[in-house]
Amino acid sequence: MLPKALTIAGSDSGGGAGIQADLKTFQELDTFGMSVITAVTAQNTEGVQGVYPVESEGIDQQITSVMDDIGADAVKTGMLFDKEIIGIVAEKSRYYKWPNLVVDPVMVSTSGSKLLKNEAIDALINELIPQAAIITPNIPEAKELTGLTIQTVDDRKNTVKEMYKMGASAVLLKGGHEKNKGKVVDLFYDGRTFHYLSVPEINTPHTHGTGCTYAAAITANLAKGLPLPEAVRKAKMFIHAAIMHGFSIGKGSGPTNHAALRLYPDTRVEMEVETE
Ligand SMILES: Nc1ncnc2c1ncn2[C@@H]1O[C@H](COP(=O)(O)OP(=O)(O)O)[C@@H](O)[C@H]1O
Ligand SMILES: Cc1ncc(COP(=O)(O)OP(=O)(O)O)c(N)n1
Repeated sequence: MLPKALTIAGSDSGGGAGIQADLKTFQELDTFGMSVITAVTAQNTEGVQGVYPVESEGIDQQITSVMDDIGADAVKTGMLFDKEIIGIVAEKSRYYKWPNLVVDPVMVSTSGSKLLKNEAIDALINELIPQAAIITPNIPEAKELTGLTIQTVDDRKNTVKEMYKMGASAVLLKGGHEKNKGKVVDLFYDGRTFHYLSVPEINTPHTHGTGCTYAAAITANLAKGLPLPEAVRKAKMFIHAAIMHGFSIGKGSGPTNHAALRLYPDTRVEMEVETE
């Protein structure tokens, strides 16, 4: 039987991010993907043209329908949009005792559209993050969550420590928004050790959906029973290959290639991992 992975997120009609990216990633990583849709976005490679939240009862019922019948080995959250939706998901997480909860604190799309209301950030911090096995903020999201500035390596370390105190078992600070000297560095912290995952920067505009795909790959790896650091390391290989083979569709920022490791098995990912 396949391990079961559930995503609770927004739909991206353009297919590069959100629910669509998550399900493609689950499939590529040999897990059975299921979905709870929190909002429908009208979206393409150029940006988000509309956001249409699903009513609370519909979200509540989708989770109940999946969990009471099928269950999940790991659960990921993406776009949650408002505090009411966060409240429902947090309550369900407590009720079903999700052990492998991956919280991607999606706030704003790279194209600049708000995917989480400002007043919902406190609910994310107080209700959902404390239940997470891992949270996966990018740098702007980490600044919003902590109020800290992030410029130096020490700032990154302080920021992950601050986020760790919010109660998740681990924190992954993604570095895609602050590349440095041709390198992109993600910082993973589990309360004891800092792991720096460093890769060469890929010069491409086709990075739509990177955050969703990365968090979905971590979720699939956790569903398969991998320990957290290994789930993250393998997910990083997956997302890096997906960006390397990202492609141009539409007029804007194209999607990553979820099938990259299958279609191009010789892809070499040059990743350095340092621990401290
Ligand atoms: N140009 C790039 N080259 C290599 N890796 C990248 C690039 N852009 C983003 N990444 C990686 O993609 C993942 C998602 O990054 P990031 O852009 O920080 O988050 P988000 O997509 O949530 O905004 C991270 O592992 C980051 O290091
Ligand atoms: C429906 C939906 N959810 C999340 C995102 C954000 O995707 P992400 O992978 O964090 O980054 P960008 O695609 O915005 O670069 C989204 N756009 N839509």
